[in-house]
Amino acid sequence: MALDETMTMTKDPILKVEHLSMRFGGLMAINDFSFEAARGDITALIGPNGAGKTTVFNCITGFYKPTMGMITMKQRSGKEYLLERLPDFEITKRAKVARTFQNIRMFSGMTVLENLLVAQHNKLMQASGYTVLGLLGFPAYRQAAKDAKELARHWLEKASLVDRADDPAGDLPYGAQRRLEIARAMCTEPELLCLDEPAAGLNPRESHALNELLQGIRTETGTSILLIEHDMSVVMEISDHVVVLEYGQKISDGNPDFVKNDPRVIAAYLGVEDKEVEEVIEQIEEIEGGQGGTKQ
Ligand SMILES: Nc1ncnc2c1ncn2[C@@H]1O[C@H](COP(=O)(O)OP(=O)(O)OP(=O)(O)O)[C@@H](O)[C@H]1O
Repeated sequence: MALDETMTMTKDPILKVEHLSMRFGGLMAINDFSFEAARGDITALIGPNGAGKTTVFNCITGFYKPTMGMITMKQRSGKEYLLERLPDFEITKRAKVARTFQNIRMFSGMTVLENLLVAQHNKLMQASGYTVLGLLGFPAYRQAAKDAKELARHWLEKASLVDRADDPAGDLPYGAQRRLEIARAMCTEPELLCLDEPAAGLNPRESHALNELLQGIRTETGTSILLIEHDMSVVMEISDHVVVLEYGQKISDGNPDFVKNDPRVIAAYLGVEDKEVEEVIEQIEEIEGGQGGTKQ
């Protein structure tokens, strides 16, 4: 495994995945996988089809309980949560991890604005004291409802969806639906936003709008982003840190330049057989005069 030691390990990690393993019957989909995502960074998890990326996401967001390993989420306040021990709704609500899915999931019959308000349901229920006080106009609830609308309006603007606020979400073009999903996740005010293939199916213009939205989220809110992505132009343009999985194991970890020049990554993406990897590495190293990093 190649590790870019220039990636500063002194950065404050928001997420630490340690020795994660996930077995499905006879298949070890993830095998002793560890990585850290730094606070405020955009971290990309990449790898060939079937490498285990979505499985890692599902373990982080509580859809799967890992066979082994520890996943620690450290909030800005210093409070730590062991995600593998929390049910998925607590991961969103308490640990403040939000996610989107490979296949867009939203309330397509509801308007765009309603989708953003529904995302804030937890907060509104809490303000109503989980009683009818909300319906009776309890002041705390009225304030929470006002704040929810403001937050929704904020993310409508950021996602360039203001003009479509009253349209059914299902009527939006594909790229706008992707942005709506992200806006909806941001309405839960996460500290860590996990995006499963946000650029899938987007045309170059939509891809550009997505990049701008994600970079805006990072710079304006400081939210850390973890994304799975196949579109290398998106990964290389916006990521601070890239982790590469192959057959459930980490094969490279570093900044985008380091990873894209890592012979093992090149070999994995070219679909070279395992036994040929070392040969390919030697050949590429000869051509490029060797690569930085540490082989383990
Ligand atoms: N619920 C499950 N039951 C059994 N096997 C599973 C399950 N989920 C994933 N797998 C298997 O685990 C391996 C990793 O799958 P995963 O979907 O995590 O890969 P991926 O890197 O996200 O792939 P892709 O890029 O194609 O989405 C695959 O061999 C897959 O068939």
